[in-house]
Amino acid sequence: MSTQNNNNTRPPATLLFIFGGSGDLNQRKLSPALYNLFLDGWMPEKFAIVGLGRTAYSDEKFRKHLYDGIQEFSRRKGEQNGHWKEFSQHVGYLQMDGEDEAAYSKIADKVKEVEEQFGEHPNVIFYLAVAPQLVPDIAVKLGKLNLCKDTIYTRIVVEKPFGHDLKSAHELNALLTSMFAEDQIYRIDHYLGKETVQNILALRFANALFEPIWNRNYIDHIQITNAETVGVEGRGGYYEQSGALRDMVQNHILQLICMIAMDAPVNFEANEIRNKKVDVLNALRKITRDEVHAYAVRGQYSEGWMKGDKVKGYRQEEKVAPQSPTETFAAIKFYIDNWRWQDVPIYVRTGKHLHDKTTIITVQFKQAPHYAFPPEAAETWRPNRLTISIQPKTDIRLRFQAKRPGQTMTLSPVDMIFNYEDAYDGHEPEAYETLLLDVMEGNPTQFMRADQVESAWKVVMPIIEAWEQRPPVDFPNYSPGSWGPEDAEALIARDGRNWVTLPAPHKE
Ligand SMILES: NC(=O)C1=CN([C@@H]2O[C@H](COP(=O)(O)OP(=O)(O)OC[C@H]3O[C@@H](n4cnc5c(N)ncnc54)[C@H](OP(=O)(O)O)[C@@H]3O)[C@@H](O)[C@H]2O)C=CC1
Ligand SMILES: O=C1O[C@H](COP(=O)(O)O)[C@@H](O)[C@H](O)[C@H]1O
Repeated sequence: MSTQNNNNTRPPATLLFIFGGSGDLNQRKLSPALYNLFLDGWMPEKFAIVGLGRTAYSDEKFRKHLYDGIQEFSRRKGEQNGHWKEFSQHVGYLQMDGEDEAAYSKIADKVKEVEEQFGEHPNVIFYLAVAPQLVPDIAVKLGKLNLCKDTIYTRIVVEKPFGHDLKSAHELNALLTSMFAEDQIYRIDHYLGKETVQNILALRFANALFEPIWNRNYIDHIQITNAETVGVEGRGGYYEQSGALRDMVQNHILQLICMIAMDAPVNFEANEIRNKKVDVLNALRKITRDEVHAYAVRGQYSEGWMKGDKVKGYRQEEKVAPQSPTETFAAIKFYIDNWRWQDVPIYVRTGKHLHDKTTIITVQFKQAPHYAFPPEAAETWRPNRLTISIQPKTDIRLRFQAKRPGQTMTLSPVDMIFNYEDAYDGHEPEAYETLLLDVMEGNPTQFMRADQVESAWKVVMPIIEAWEQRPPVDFPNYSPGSWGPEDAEALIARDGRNWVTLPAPHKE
């Protein structure tokens, strides 16, 4: 698959300010993404990128810092025949404290300077890659700049987590929308930029095959496993305030559920897609605090071994309290109370230091209604299953029954596999490439609208509150390298089902 821009359309002239320019996200994800867009011919003809932060960097030192990030984290490294040199000429740094209102005049000056250099007014994008506590303050100060009132040219990108709970998310929305029009606000969830996630819409709505059976009449249950092998990796300060529910479920996992469960959009307009997704969020059953134990399981990793290496327990991680109640694992059974999905459970689990790095969505169909084959074939008679591997594997597998070659009617389950690597040449773009390009082009389809974020918080709030009310008594309760606590197995086993792990091809 080619990431090259072959159709010669580029976003309009752009000036991108990155608050948190000196931070991890910019070095690891944003700058590599911008450089890849540049290499592939997607950056605007005229663009400037300005990193902001309190750290004292010269332009040169800042570029070197980004270059190091590209060397370490990007899918394409280094100079690339002089392209880095060319790209880096578009990059600069402004040392400023985001809390110092007077310093914002530097931004206004920079806009004027770039405007003169470009000979036109560029789109001005403020990317807030800073800790969530800083976002309101920076947004208010930006909002006071005249240029932010320009709803056509100016946009603000807000990283996750968006708020800490429903109340703070609501307040942040109120604040942002008092400064900016909704169209100017891009609430980012990087899962929505993943190719394999975007492909769910293509799979479901560009094919006539699946939609007629995509409902409670044919689907037994759905499950999502989002497992990471990494621990909190020095992010203890952030993670202590977050935990798996806020870090992964409230945003990424609920968005995956939306993609899998939404109704067909009438068109591909941003608000149409968002409306269909918000319908799913609003229909997700709000369990009461007292019911939480029956629907949700939490876990925290102990010290142990991961593939031969000794790893710390969560409570021994930097900036983590010795008796921390923070969950590094969550498994939840959701229901969507609507016509399409009534009584179809959606099991999700996510966690750190698990057995494998994998995100897969499994759609388990019901057994065929009548079995007409010889009794001996019944043992291998399996219902159909569609497995969408989001990462790191990128494929879709449809399991169905086949007749095993031979003189007897013996059934065996086989997989029909669509694999990105085999189907397309080259690399797929990283999520941040896709989403940054969307922001520059002014396409908010894959970004969260205010009501979507709040609806998502409403779904997880009872669980958050119940867990805060009743601190865990058994933490740590799973070993690194496992699939999480035993209770997570019980959550699904109680319903006579089991978690699907890696979709290994069926070979008999
Ligand atoms: N890192 C990642 O992979 C991901 C991060 N995110 C989100 O991105 C955001 C940033 O995360 P991350 O980059 O990891 O965090 P870091 O701690 O690495 O970076 C924080 C940035 O904020 C800047 N900053 C802090 N205080 C001020 C201030 N008063 N004025 C101006 N700048 C300030 C720091 O710059 P300086 O110290 O120079 O002032 C630094 O550049 C968070 O919301 C996080 O949740 C989301 C997904 C993934
Ligand atoms: O947003 C986050 O996502 C990462 C996982 O992202 P992925 O693209 O590698 O699946 C997670 O590690 C992090 O804790 C969380 O903040």
